[in-house]
Amino acid sequence: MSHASTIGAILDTVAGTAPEIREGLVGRREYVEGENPSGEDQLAADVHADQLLEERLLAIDGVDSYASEEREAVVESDDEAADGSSGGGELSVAVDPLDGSSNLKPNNAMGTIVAVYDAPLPASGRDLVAAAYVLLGPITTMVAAVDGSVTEYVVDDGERHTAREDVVLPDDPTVYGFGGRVPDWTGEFTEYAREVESDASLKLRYGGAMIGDVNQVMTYGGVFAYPALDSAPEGKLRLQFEGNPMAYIVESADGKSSDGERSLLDVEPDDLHDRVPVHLGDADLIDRLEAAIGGDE
Ligand SMILES: O=P(O)(O)OC[C@H]1O[C@](O)(COP(=O)(O)O)[C@@H](O)[C@@H]1O
Ligand SMILES: [Mg+2]
Ligand SMILES: [Mg+2]
Repeated sequence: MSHASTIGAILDTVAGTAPEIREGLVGRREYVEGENPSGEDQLAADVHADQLLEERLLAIDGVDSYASEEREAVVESDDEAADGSSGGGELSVAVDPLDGSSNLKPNNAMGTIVAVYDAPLPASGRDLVAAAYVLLGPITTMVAAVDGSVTEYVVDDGERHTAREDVVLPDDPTVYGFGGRVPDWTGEFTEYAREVESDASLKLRYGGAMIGDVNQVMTYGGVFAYPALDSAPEGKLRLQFEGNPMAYIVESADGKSSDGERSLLDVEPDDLHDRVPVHLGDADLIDRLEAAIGGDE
């Protein structure tokens, strides 16, 4: 199977699973026992979405491994495990089954992120060949980056229908959203945030689910950050499942990403569950961010 057809099958599968993930949220708003590998409580909905996506994505020819925020180790496809050899040229998927799942109790937006790497996991962002997110808002949309171009789809009955092609960030940014407790921000980031807040053309849009907050930036232009914190120098978000795929999408839409010094796609991973400070959005706003905090975090 060519990479293009495997990527198409992955996007179809993620879109096709979205209605079941959405319907499965009802009745799965409580925490289960145990924690995910990042030490966070898991909702029954996180576990359910992970199980559905693992089964469906590993069944695709051309996908030889699956990893997720909700499980410790990479899972190999049966074909791969049976002969013990690498299929060669096959793809790895890394998934955040539900991003923003703490929004489930208050019934706010959340969704799924998928990263497709042409390398074993953990992989560099430079090995990404596609990335996408499904946003479970009032309607279901999917934004996918493949071959340097970004498409927004409306997902209806599990089918993706093109809504906007060649999506690029608007020239005149209007929104910003920054995560983490404000007193826990570094001095440099606080200074940058104050500068952004005082820009009369920018207003706060923050909902507590990265994909919802980044989708505001993709739609209206602006900047999203979950920065390094005094108490957590690597921030909160995970490089393989969250930082890299969102950076790939935003950069494909002519925006920029940064860990504070460099593109997120240039951050070398050590561990599958590594965290990284995430800053995404309008190129000029990310340049200003790097000028404000670069090298000092
Ligand atoms: O609620 P907090 O701690 O500010 O964190 C918000 C951030 O955490 C996340 O919910 C982390 O993702 P998960 O829900 O996949 O763990 C992001 O979507 C969001 O940007
Ligand atoms: Mg997440
Ligand atoms: Mg998650």
